[in-house]
Amino acid sequence: MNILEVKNLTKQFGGLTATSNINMNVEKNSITAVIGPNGAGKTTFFNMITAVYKPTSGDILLNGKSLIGLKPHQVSHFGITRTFQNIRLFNDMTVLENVMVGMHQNLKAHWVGTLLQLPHIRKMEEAAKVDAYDILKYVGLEDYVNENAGNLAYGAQRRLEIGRAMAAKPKILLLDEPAAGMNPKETERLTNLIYDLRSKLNVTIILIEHDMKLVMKISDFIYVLDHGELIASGKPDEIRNNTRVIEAYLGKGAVAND
Ligand SMILES: Nc1ncnc2c1ncn2[C@@H]1O[C@H](COP(=O)(O)OP(=O)(O)OP(=O)(O)O)[C@@H](O)[C@H]1O
Repeated sequence: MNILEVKNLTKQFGGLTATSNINMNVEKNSITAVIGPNGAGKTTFFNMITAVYKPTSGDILLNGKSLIGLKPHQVSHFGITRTFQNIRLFNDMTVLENVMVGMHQNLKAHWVGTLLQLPHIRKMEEAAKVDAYDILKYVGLEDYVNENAGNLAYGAQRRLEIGRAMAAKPKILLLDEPAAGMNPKETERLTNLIYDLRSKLNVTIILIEHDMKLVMKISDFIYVLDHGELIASGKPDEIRNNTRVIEAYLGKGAVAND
């Protein structure tokens, strides 16, 4: 069953077509990768799914319902959250607080109640803390709960970003280059985490990634963009051996083999 359907999605910036008539089907509970050279339109595609950009034309359906016209916070409320290419943590807040920020949409606390420290609000905040702690255990940061996010090692900061995105309890998690800048050990840990999110927490994952070893290892399905066009789609083995993909991307320095 498809959780997300993208139909003829086009985005133009003035005279530049960043994505052109993209069609995609993302199966529920799958790991789907979107790959392609720099400037191919991958981040623009994520920005349209999360309503940061309004498509010039085309449609995006979540469980059959169009997301077009919604605001970013509404898309998040319907179950799609993301991480960004560049780390965007609150460095001076603790690890726990960073995750709790990601929960805000699920916390219905009114500011008056918060100011007055009403007992039911306090209870809700305590429960949120417990949830946040569980998430931190999941991403392997339970020993750093009270550490400032800015003091974490690079790989740990990236995992915290994923934890914060998970705090919104998404149906679909979009990861924009999660392995960028990671060393092999950090990448391996990230790979296992992405696997677990899918298989244990039933989240559908869509990731943009240049690390082809990771992509080929964990993806169920891969879409390839080049100059805004969808040039191929298929299972990892099909993509690895696709002549057009090799010419446009894999042959130009991307590492496709283990
Ligand atoms: N806000 C914008 N205004 C104008 N042009 C834009 C804007 N955002 C993206 N573009 C252009 O759209 C094209 C696609 O960019 P995009 O960032 O989506 O590519 P990408 O595949 O994510 O690249 P990378 O792998 O380098 O992140 C590029 O030519 C880019 O310059």
